[in-house]
This record gives sequence, C-alpha cells and structure tokens, in this order.
Amino acid sequence: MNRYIGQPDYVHGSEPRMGVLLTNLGTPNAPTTGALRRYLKEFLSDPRVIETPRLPWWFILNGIILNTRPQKSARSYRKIWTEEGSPLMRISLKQQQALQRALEEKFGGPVKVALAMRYGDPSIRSGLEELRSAGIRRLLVLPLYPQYSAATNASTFDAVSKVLQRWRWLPDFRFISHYHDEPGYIDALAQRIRAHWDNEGRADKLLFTFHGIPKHYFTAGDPYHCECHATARLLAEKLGLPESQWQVSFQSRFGPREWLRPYTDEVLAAMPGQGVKSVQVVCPGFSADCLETLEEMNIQNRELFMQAGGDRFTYIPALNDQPAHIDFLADLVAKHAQGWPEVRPDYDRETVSREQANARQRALAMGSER
Ligand SMILES: C=CC1=C(C)c2cc3[nH]c(cc4nc(cc5[nH]c(cc1n2)c(C)c5CCC(=O)O)C(CCC(=O)O)=C4C)c(C)c3C=C
Ligand SMILES: [Fe+2]
Ligand SMILES: [Fe+2]
Repeated sequence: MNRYIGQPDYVHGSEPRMGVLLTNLGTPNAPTTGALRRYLKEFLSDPRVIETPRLPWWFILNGIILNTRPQKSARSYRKIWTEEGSPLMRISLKQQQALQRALEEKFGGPVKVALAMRYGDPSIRSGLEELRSAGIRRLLVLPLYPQYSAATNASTFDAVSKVLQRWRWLPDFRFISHYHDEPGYIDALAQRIRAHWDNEGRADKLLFTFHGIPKHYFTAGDPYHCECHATARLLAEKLGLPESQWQVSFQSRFGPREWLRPYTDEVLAAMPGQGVKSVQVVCPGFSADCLETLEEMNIQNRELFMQAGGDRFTYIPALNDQPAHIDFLADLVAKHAQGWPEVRPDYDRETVSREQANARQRALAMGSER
C-alpha cells in the first residue's frame, strides 16, 4: 500500500544526525563453489561492471562462466580464508568500527557509520536501512575506492540511489566519488612504504599495481587510468624515488578482451631478465587486503617472479585499519561534511509531535473536530 518507506518514530535529540555509509566491493560468504556462484552472479550481472550487451552476456555468464569460474575462485579463496571469514570482510568491519570511534571523537556528537558491500552482505540496502532506522538527516556515502571508475564508484552510486528512490524522507546527500590525490591518503601510503624500507631496506624496484579495467572503458572516457597514474606519481614524489626505481602496472584481468596495460604478471615475469632481482609491490588502489592482493599478488605473482629468476619479492600490505588510514578517512569525511548544519539536537524538532499530529488526523477523519 505504501510505495515509499517512512522515517521511523524516534526521540528527538539523541539520534545521530549524520550517517556515513562506508562501502567496498564485497566478498563471498564462504570459500565454496555455491557461495562463489551466488556472489559472482550478482557481481557479473552488474551492467556497470560488464558493459557487453545484456542478452549475449546472459548466455555467456549463465552458460559458461558460472559453470567454471566459481570452482576455480573458491579454490583461490580457500588459500586466504581466515577463521573470521574473508579477509576483505574482516578488515572492512575493523575499518567501520575504527572510523565510528574516530568520527565520534572528531564531531563530539552522535554520528553513525554503517558498513555495506556492493555485492553480497551486508548489502547496500541493509546498510542504508541501518542509517534510516537511526534517524539520520544527512547521508555521506564513502566508497573505499581511491581511484574513480564507473565499474566501482558509479556502480555503488546506482545501488544507493535504487534504495533511496523508495524513501519518503530523503536525507541531505553527498557522495565521495574519489580521493586518489588527497595528501592524507598519499601520506598514509608513503608512511606504510617507508616502514618497510626501515625494516628491510629498499628493493631494485617499487611496483605500484592497480586492479585493471577493460581498455575500452578507458577509451570511452573513464578517468580510472589517469587517477592510478596520478596516485603513483604523487607517491613516488613524496618518497623521493627517481623514475628508474618505480613502475605502474595493472592486475586482475578477466576475460579475453584487452585490459589496461602493462599487465602486472607480465611485468613481474620480465623483471629478473632485465636485471631487477628484488621487488617491493604495493597495491594503492585496494584500501583493504583481499583476494586480489593476498592471493593473486602475494602468492601467484610472487611465484612468477621467483620462477623467472628473482631473488626477493615483498608484498607491502594495504592500509587496512592502520591508524594513519582511519585518521585520513575521518578527515576526508569531515572535509566533505563541511557546510552542513552543525549537529544540533533541536535541528528539526517538529512543533507538533508525530503522535499529536496522528491523533488530530484521526479526529479530523471522524469528523469530530470542526
Ligand atoms: C569482470 C570485470 C571486472 C571489472 C571491470 C572489475 C573492476 C574492479 N574490481 C575492483 C576490485 C576488486 N575486484 C575483486 C575481485 C574480482 N573482480 C572481478 C572482475 C572485475 N573487476 C572478479 C570476477 C572478481 C572475483 C574474484 C575472482 O573470481 O577472481 C576484489 C576482491 C574481492 C574479495 O573478495 O577479496 C576487489 C577488491 C576494482 C577496484 C575494479 C575497478 C577499478
Ligand atoms: Fe575486480
Ligand atoms: Fe591516462
């Protein structure tokens, strides 16, 4: 009967005025073929991820990919699965809790951080519901993708807007579309890399590897490629690295079409032959360690490099829930929340309580009041 979902009844004054929806890609619930099939079906049915025409793609996905890939991916996930579940989920929960604490301190008032995943659980819908039930009036969406791509950031926006389309009372709304060149983000990464240098010295090369996208998304105007290069250049400058000691490459390609080049696996396999015997690898596009960093980089690509004659391969972990990362995210939220009305308890106190208003409406309907 009600097409639009109403706001909950709540007590004015104590509810968080601002809600932050912290999002990431998502991950399967278990490292099993069944769980992977469900996860990949949702992921690879997203038109922002696969821009192939719908009908032919439906046959490829359901006829071929979902009969082969889930098994193969489940095997990969099993290598990195922990007692607390998927690394991406475990780390994301820690990030959410740490950001909640950091923002409470920063704003000195009630603010709520909800975690949501674009695919799988907790869903974008459940994250937004959590914020709606808490009575938030301002909504800030923060996808943890530093470099903008339509496949990730715009897809998250689509999912958020699909849920908001059903809300009766829309909050003030802001969406952080990227942060690839934010000084705090570059500083946190530089700090992470320097800590490794302090412990084990430098390698012949520092490789910045980013998740790829199909090349034709880039030629169609996606800024992702440029933002990855901007992040890498700013980082190298911050670290004072000469051009000869760092390189950018793109990993995780999927399917037969051309993706952004150069490909990480090819770069690493060629290095030893070019005299690069030690390499340190960092994935600045991943705000949390996941399958693509822990398995593809730290297991598969390590093997490629060593088998090609490399001596030393170091994977430098993602920023995860490092204090420098959380502090940066809290600053980023504060920066994007600027100009919004202060967290005032009586911000939108109604002159008539909802209960009084309802009683009056009932009375009017029964004709007992004038
Ligand atoms: C097929 C197209 C894909 C595009 C385009 C794509 C873009 C893209 N992905 C990430 C971040 C992550 N991807 C992850 C896993 C993953 N990615 C794809 C495919 C595309 N990604 C697949 C099929 C998978 C699943 C695993 C597999 O079967 O190989 C992950 C890891 C998730 C985890 O559970 O750990 C992340 C993170 C970005 C940033 C991006 C575009 C910029
Ligand atoms: Fe991906
Ligand atoms: Fe570019």
